[in-house]
Amino acid sequence: MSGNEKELHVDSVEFSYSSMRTLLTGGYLRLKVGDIIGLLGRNGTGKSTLMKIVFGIVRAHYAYIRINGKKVNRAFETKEVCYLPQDSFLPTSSLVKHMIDFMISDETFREGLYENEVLKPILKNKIAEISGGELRYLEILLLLHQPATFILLDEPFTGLSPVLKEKIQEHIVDSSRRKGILISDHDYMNVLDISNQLMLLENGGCRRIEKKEDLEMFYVPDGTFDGKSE
Ligand SMILES: Nc1ncnc2c1ncn2[C@@H]1O[C@H](COP(=O)(O)OP(=O)(O)OP(=O)(O)O)[C@@H](O)[C@H]1O
Repeated sequence: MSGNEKELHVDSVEFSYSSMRTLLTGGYLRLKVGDIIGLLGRNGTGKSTLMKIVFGIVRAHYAYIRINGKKVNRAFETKEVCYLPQDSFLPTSSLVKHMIDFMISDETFREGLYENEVLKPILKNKIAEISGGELRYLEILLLLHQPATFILLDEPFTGLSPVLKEKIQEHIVDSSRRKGILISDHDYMNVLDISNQLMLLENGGCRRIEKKEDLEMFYVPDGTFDGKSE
């Protein structure tokens, strides 16, 4: 199967945490190479939970998940999907360089990260010693350089300065030539800047948003995009 035909298809996701009302009732998603899908929704609507279900670390009561046409139960086992959780996942006592060596098997990518202008000065630092923004930047680059085709990014821009935010946006757009990327972020403008599709999670289901102005009907205050259409 060529890269461009690969697809992550998620449908009919039903889920509730034991203590609460039904959270997801029919979550839906279709992610292909070239897609950058912005997943928006109010706090607590279940965006992180949906990503965890898709990745396979939270088990849904029901979920139809297919990767490249094959039904899967735990997507992470296929190595076709990577997931950036909201909280840091790197061991704090490891050196930045060791993490690059451990996670990146492609030599060209590894050399590229050694020479990266943000990472080069901190290669010999421990993860515990770098700033929150540098850590987020490192984690995202490590994931974008994985061979997996589908990348799920939960709050990638948290803690990033405007400069690092812009660099990450460029890396995401560049990676989308070879990958399909799903992004959720509280600052929807960061997501709108680079997404080529938008999904809104509300009332347990995913609503496709055709153009950002339609978000004013469901998600952002009226007039948010007045005078801002390109
Ligand atoms: N492990 C858990 N056990 C019980 N309830 C949980 C658990 N994780 C999340 N929840 C609840 O499920 C709901 C959805 O949480 P989730 O983090 O998926 O939402 P979200 O849309 O990503 O929110 P936010 O935008 O605030 O990050 C929230 O009400 C949250 O409190």
